[in-house]
Amino acid sequence: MTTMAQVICGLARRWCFGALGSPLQVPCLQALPLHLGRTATRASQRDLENAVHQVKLWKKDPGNEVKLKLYALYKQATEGPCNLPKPDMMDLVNKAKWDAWSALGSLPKETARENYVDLVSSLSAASEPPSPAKPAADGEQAGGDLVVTSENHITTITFNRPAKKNAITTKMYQDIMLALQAASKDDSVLTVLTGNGEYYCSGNDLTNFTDIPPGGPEEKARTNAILLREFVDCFIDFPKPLVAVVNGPAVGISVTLLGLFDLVYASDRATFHTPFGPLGLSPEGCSSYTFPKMMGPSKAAEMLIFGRKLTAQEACAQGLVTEVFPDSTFQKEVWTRLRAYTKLPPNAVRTSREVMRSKGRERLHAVNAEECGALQQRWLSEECTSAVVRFLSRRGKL
Ligand SMILES: CCCCC/C=C/C(=O)SCCNC(=O)CCNC(=O)[C@H](O)C(C)(C)COP(=O)(O)OP(=O)(O)OC[C@H]1O[C@@H](n2cnc3c(N)ncnc32)[C@H](O)[C@@H]1OP(=O)(O)O
Repeated sequence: MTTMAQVICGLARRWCFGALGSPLQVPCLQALPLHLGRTATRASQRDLENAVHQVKLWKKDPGNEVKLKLYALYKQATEGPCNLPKPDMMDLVNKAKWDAWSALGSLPKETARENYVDLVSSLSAASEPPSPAKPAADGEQAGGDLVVTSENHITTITFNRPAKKNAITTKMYQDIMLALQAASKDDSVLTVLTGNGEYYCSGNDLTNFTDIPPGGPEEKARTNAILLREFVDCFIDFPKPLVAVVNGPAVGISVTLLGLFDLVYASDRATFHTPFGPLGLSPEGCSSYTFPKMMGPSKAAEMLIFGRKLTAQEACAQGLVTEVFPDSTFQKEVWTRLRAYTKLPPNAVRTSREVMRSKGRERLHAVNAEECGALQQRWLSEECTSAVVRFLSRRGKL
């Protein structure tokens, strides 16, 4: 019997999106004949199993909402109503799963089974057989704003908003956290962040600031600070080697976070820019600590206070980048190297990393908390508000 944990883990692999993943391995299901076009009005157990198999063939990530719906219906169909204790609110994935399942109340098992099969049937019509995910060309929007693939023991999280230079939306912060949580438990040895298209990432999506809740800007600044702190904490605590494949220019938080990565490979087209001064902001991603440590206080000040943009070669000379590759051979050389690294004994890799990281972790959490506190104030400042308004109005967004 296939458990839902296995199904979800299968989804995570197939859709390349680990948000609802589980630490369990998925043994490949036997090839099952498909009965999705069933004629009977009630779905049988066999129909359910076939639908589960069909889901594993989906190429496109149907999004968290659908995945949660499928999870909930499957649990209801196989176990009945949810009677598990409510997970802690910080346990994002399990809380979302629990909420979805509990919302089905006392829906009968047979109805849940039927709903699951119908939902898969309607969504399958639009999906194609699987093929290895590869970054889409600029302008294409394959797989949503974030694409997560897991292949050859490498989990890759790709910023996929090329038309917006891969700026990070609020939802993307949340999805990246979920993807990291899943990657920490999957069978990958390395976790890679990269960008689709011309840019690696243009940092925080500045339109995030326009969505003011009923509690006003103070409330917005408070929730942003919480989100940012949780987001950066996920990188501090991530248990496996983190690799940035910087395919093009990087801005803001996509640069500051690099101080928490183990390897940063950059194309010679990449640049590294933290325009906090012009934006009326202050550093985040623990860069106020990692950058001076890595490049010395004055070079760090030039970047973080005065917003000097570095070329890839300069960033490499400062220790922010591990190695720079010609853009024409960048992808080939980097991925060949990463695949070779996955052949190393995984436990030795993890142990070495842990002994290198464990000493500084507590300090990083304290730095993260301090930076988020400072930013919460900055976001409410006139300097920051005017800078965001300038950016948005220049682009006709106000
Ligand atoms: C809650 C967590 C908070 C975390 C704190 C994080 C802080 C940071 O990350 S600070 C850094 C924020 N980022 C920026 O300041 C960059 C802003 N963008 C730019 O300066 C430029 O867009 C560019 C240099 C990245 C690219 O310039 P250019 O080649 O001229 O392209 P366009 O400006 O025309 O951009 C195309 C398209 O993309 C939109 N866009 C680009 N970056 C962002 C962004 N960060 N936020 C929102 N939108 C962005 C731009 O508006 C254009 O959109 P359309 O006009 O609709 O085509």
